[in-house]
Amino acid sequence: MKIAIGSDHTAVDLKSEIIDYLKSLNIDVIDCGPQSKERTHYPIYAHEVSTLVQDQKVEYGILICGTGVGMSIAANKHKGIRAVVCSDTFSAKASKQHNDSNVLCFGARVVGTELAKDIVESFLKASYEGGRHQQRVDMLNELDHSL
Ligand SMILES: O=C[C@H](O)[C@H](O)[C@H](O)COP(=O)(O)O
Repeated sequence: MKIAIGSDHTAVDLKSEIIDYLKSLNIDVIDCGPQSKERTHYPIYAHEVSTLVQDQKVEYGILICGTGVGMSIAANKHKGIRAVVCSDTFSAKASKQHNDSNVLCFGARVVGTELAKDIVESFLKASYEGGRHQQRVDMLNELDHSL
């Protein structure tokens, strides 16, 4: 599995810890930056990661800012991206099972390192269930092309 990850200045340390965690699971990681804690802008990294997911260069994206909110707003502007902000493991798992989420966002000012790792694990272990959810995901995809 391959994952692209990005953050803003608020989450450079947490990004490094999540990269180490992903590598410990033998997951290939593309680090889209930033590498320094100089103040920057989350849409830059949301765009880089979302594009890699759209182009199927990676299976999933992970985006971390102060809250995860700005990252998710930016990522969801990309066709085919279903980005979710999760501060709990249940939502991370359910977002994959029901919404076929492909980008996970969370906030370095909201969750600690260990909870962040659990959120990532719940997201990665869960599978999309299809079935009754497919019509709804199809409707999301239609919105991508009609708005
Ligand atoms: O949704 C936005 C993110 O949480 C940003 O990380 C946050 O707005 C950055 O704030 P500041 O520029 O005050 O560090």
